[in-house]
Amino acid sequence: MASQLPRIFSRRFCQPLAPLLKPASPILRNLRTKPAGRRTYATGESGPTPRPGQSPFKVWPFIAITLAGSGAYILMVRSRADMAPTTDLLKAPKKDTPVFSPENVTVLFVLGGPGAGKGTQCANLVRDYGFTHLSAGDLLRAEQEREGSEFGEMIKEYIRDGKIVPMEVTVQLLENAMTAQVEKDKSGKGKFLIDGFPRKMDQAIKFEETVCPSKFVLFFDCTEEEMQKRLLERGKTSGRADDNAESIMKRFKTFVETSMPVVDYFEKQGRVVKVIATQTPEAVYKETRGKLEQRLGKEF
Ligand SMILES: Nc1ncnc2c1ncn2[C@@H]1O[C@H](COP(=O)(O)OP(=O)(O)OP(=O)(O)O)[C@@H](O)[C@H]1O
Ligand SMILES: O=c1ccn([C@@H]2O[C@H](COP(=O)(O)O)[C@@H](O)[C@H]2O)c(=O)[nH]1
Repeated sequence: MASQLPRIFSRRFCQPLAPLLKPASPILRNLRTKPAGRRTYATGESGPTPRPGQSPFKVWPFIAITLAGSGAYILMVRSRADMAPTTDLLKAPKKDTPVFSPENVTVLFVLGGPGAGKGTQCANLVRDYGFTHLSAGDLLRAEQEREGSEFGEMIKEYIRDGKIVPMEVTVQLLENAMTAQVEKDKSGKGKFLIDGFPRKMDQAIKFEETVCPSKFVLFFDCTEEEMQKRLLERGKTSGRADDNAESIMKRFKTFVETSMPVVDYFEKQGRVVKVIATQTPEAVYKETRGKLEQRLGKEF
């Protein structure tokens, strides 16, 4: 099956992605059973004529086959008692350690509501501190546009409705992008701003367990009123399918219900650096730098 999935899902995410495949997938199509054809004899004859009072169907062979089949099935199930249940086939194999060690790779998650100014501030940090900026939304949009992507249509719908794309897709896209960057850097090290991620608890846990533990969350705190104003303004030129009033409302709802619990989770662990994002871009950046230097030291 791995060979039939897109290249981005080369490794351990192949199995959990199976349920995401649309029914039209050739993989699933091949598994559909053919409709039972009407059976005829090779000669075209319809078989011996039953005598009067005799049923045209012989039931005993069917009963015998059913009993034998049931018995074989019970034996098979018993012999599998100590094996993993078949549903486990859909779960990712558990990984013992993340792909990247936090000693070599620094990850800062960047969160905030839609339009809080995450991308704007990440660009400043890239310029001044040499971070690599990976926006989960950008990676998803690129995957959506990639020719032949099995997930293009699904991603499109999720983004338009402001919903969170199933984590396997996003985590794998991030891992791929990080790997490419770390391999490019001769030192084997990396400094990443992971923007707009994790937006859901399952993503946070999966990423830290399998890709890399993050140092903390840089959280841009902004009012809905201000974010809505910014997004509607951006929507005039961005060409984004979700920068319209209807999608913006859905994105706000998802943010409050699904993404804020992630911020609260990291907050409880003392792993959130909060910046007031309603100010001018310059003032937001000044506060960001100050708080990051405090947390990471001047040389971060
Ligand atoms: N502090 C600010 N004050 C006013 N406008 C801002 C500020 N920061 C960013 N903007 C503008 O608001 C819009 C959204 O900013 P940005 O794209 O950085 O937000 P974002 O949090 O990355 O959004 P999304 O989550 O939708 O990707 C942009 O048009 C940007 O120029
Ligand atoms: O982890 C993620 C991140 C994003 N999405 C989807 O993408 C859009 C746009 O994200 P931006 O950060 O605003 O560019 C978001 O509304 C989600 O639909 C996601 O599913 N998972």
